[in-house]
Amino acid sequence: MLELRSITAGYDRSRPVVRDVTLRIAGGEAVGLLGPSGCGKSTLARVAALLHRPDAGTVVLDGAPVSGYRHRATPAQRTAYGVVFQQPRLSADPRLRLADLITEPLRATGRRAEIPGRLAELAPTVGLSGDLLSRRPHEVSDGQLQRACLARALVLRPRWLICDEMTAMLDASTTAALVAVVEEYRRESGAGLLAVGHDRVLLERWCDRTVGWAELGSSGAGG
Ligand SMILES: Nc1ncnc2c1ncn2[C@@H]1O[C@H](COP(=O)(O)OP(=O)(O)OP(=O)(O)O)[C@@H](O)[C@H]1O
Repeated sequence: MLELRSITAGYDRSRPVVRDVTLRIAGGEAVGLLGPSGCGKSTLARVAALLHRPDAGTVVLDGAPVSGYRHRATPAQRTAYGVVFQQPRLSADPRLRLADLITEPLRATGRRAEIPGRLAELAPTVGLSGDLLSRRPHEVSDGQLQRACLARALVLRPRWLICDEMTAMLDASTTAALVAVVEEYRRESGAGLLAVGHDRVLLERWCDRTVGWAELGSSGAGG
């Protein structure tokens, strides 16, 4: 279970963008979070992924309250998550070849021995051929880079996936391919999912349950 309990968060304590929001996702469940641009969905997703410390409230991850965020999160809690953001170019180190980008979490956690095996499994899963794996981000399309970012999110076999507008910049066929990769991973691993977006049709087709921002108990006016 991933529980967000009474979360208040933002960038200025006097004007929180997320106000007293509670959301529970059962193990293995896929929840879609819908809302208009700027309401605070990404901020909440970052709190859920332990990337942003809330001003108030608690994240409880598989029964354990989270006490630290970002680099202060415990390694076990940090690696429980795979996160994919909207803009792959902002979340990919431009110096890294795609193969190194995908396997970077294995290097960061001292699991170098797993690199060849995981790369050989994941590259075809996300539809990246050998030639693309040796290119750097500026040599591939947004869709190809997002495929690599999804592979990176899966490389440590996370129990939770946070997809923040993962497909917003992609065409319909790449969107369908990446959603299928996430769903296949969830079927095989039992991972839970929080998928943030503003495309109701996509989220309702993708997720077990879709919640609207207004239902979360946040005034969420974005300022
Ligand atoms: N790093 C930041 N510093 C200051 N304000 C920010 C920062 N990131 C987001 N905001 C502000 O917080 C509010 C909520 O932003 P957030 O990105 O969480 O919304 P969102 O619902 O995900 O929007 P979108 O769908 O456009 O991504 C917005 O008013 C935004 O301008």
